[in-house]
Amino acid sequence: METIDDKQQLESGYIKGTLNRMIFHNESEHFSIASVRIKDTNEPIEEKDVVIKGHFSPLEEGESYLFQGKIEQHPKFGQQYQIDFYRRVLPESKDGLIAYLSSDLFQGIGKKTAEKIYQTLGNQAVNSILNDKNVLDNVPGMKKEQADRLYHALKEHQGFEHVVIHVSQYGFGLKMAQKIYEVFKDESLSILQEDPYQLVFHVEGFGFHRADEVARVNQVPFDHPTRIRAACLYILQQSYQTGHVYLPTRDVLESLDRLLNGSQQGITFDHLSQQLIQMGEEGVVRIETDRIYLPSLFHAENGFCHQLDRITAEKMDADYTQAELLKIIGSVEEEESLSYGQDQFQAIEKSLQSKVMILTGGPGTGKTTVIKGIIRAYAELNELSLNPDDYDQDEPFPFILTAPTGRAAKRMTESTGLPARTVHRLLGWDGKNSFEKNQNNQLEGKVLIVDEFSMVDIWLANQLFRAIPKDMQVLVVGDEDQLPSVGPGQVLTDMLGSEQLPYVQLQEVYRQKEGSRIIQLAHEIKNDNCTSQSLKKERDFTFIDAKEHQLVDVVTHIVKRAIDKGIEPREIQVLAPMYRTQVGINKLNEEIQLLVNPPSKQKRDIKFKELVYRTGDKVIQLVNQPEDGVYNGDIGEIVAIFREDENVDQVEQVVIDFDGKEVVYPKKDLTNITHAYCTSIHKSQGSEFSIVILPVVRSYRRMLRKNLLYTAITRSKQSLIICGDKQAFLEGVKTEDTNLRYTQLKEKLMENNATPIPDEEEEEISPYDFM
Ligand SMILES: Nc1ncnc2c1ncn2[C@@H]1O[C@H](COP(=O)(O)OP(=O)(O)OP(=O)(O)O)[C@@H](O)[C@H]1O
Repeated sequence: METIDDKQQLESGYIKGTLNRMIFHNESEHFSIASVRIKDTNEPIEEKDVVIKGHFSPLEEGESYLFQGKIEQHPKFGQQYQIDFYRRVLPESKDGLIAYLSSDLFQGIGKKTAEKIYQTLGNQAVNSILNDKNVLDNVPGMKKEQADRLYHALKEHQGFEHVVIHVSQYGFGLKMAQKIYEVFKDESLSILQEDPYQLVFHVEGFGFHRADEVARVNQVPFDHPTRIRAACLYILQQSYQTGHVYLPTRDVLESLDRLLNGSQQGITFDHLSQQLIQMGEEGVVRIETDRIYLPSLFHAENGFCHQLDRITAEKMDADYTQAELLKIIGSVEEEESLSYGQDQFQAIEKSLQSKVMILTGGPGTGKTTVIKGIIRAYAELNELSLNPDDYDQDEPFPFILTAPTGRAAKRMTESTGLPARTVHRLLGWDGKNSFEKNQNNQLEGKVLIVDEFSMVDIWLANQLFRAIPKDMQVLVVGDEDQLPSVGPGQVLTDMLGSEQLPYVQLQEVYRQKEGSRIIQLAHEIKNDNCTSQSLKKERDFTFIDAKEHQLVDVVTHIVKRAIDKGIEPREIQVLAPMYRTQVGINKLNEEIQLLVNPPSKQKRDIKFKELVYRTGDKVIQLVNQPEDGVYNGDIGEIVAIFREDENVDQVEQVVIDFDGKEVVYPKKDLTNITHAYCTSIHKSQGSEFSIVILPVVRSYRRMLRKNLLYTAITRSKQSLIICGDKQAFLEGVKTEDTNLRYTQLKEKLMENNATPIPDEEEEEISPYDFM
């Protein structure tokens, strides 16, 4: 009873056999290992039994299956079969089929009925029923109820395998088949055939273009409503990845037209608009005048305005007199042995009197000094101890210090001597879609200080502010000249632009007095007066002229020299704006690795995709992994590599040390990291390094912008080396970032007219629904 599918399968390598036993199954990864007794194979396997492994659900012992894949040699366990397709082998003879249908698997079907089914539907009976249950109407004497029960039992029994067979026609692997089946079960195939666009909404990793391909095969009409919806979702998702919170209706319609209407097909603007309106009515998107939002972003933007309103509407508990403030700030100055500048003094004073205040300033203007001053002054005014050990669960420590990245939080701890955490950790993010802290379970404490706020996107801002109790004082600290957040919005810029909240901009540079060219250069860039004079060599700054073809050599040699001088590799950071050019991040990483951590007999390595990871390599985390306490942008070092036969999980593993915390990565999770000898400037936000090496050449021109270069150079603490083309640098720092972000936050704050969000609705939308 071979089907066309079988013939196709059998042209390549296959094993037919009976399952002896399941050896291992990992639920979340859909990964299994099993032992199979071979009945028939065209593979060069001598043994009677073979171990198979791959992405499949637990199979039934004693049942027959067809597997397709390839032989692999495991260093410890020997020969194994890595499968990329399998299906149950249906009984192949009349007797086998009758025995199968009349078995205990199918209640209410006796031998006689099974025979009738065979007589009516032939040896393709099972496939025919699964394709269309109405064929059972032709079986004489078959009752409707009986037919229904048989159909459902068969589906349950065969469903997944049936889906796998058909899904493989579209070129998807087992893992995608499993994901589709998990969501749609029995309906998987009919949905793929009739409305594959639904997968875009419900199956992670299934994009619009893939759905379009499946739809073309199945001749789904080009103006199918779900196609328009999926395209709209796709366009909005693409837009938030470039920082937009919403898109103007016209932009959405034009993008839809481009995406859906290829060269000839004609879905009219009118039809598209009708669909958009309907999506708005159903809440699939949110429409606000001429703006179209993903629901989660709509909730975040409006929700954040309401949260700010809620917190600022509450009157302050304490009302300090001017004399009291003067006295206390004066005594803090004495304790700290410094005299605050006028704007610093004002910042401390204003912050103590405000529910929410914004403090901004470039490097070395004293933001950290002011934070420390506020904490001390607040503690003295309220007679609070600054020793966290004096507090417990009933009376928690009154100061909450937080920042969006692990490194920035660590710096806060170092500079204040007080505990600080990342915002995600503070809010108890579960790594998927929920936060332990929210409006029903708010933060406990009296003063919240959030540093590096320019990096906070609108989702996280809303989530954080929901968790702030109304009587807490909030200080938002950031540098508005840095790059905006990677995620959607420009919350700090919009809050400042609205002029609705008290803020102090620190102008005077203090660190400059210690003779820092880096800080001066930063301020010259900020104030648009950077010239070739600004690039003259000084103690902490060098510009090395280098042509494009010399650049990789020059950069690697500077790194090598620094290491030879005894500087820790993790304190030397090369920053570049692009990945894939001849002088891009990938190439620089490759060359620097070769120079500072070359292959050696003493060091193990592991190949993953195009990269080789080696013990001693400096690596960067690319995603948040809260279950292990590592976050996007954290930098670590590979301290060990284990082979499959050296650990209980029997997979290759890499151990990475992040500032004393060791995290184990099974090989497949190496997608979460990359080399970090050179990182992107975007990824370096929130971090500082002793030495920054910044290549700047003409071929980066598309990326060279004032805020990008400003962010890069302000990452260096002791020494900055720029190499490349002076003219490209000077042009770059004069080029404003014109990549406008669509956000309505500033206007909503100014006009105080954010759309109300019912509490229960807000609960339903996870900020990470669409990430
Ligand atoms: N009023 C002051 N008098 C003397 N020194 C000061 C004063 N304010 C700040 N400084 C010193 O200037 C240096 C920079 O200050 P601080 O670290 O607070 O700035 P920052 O804005 O946080 O800088 P960055 O953003 O670069 O970390 C520190 O060494 C600090 O002690």
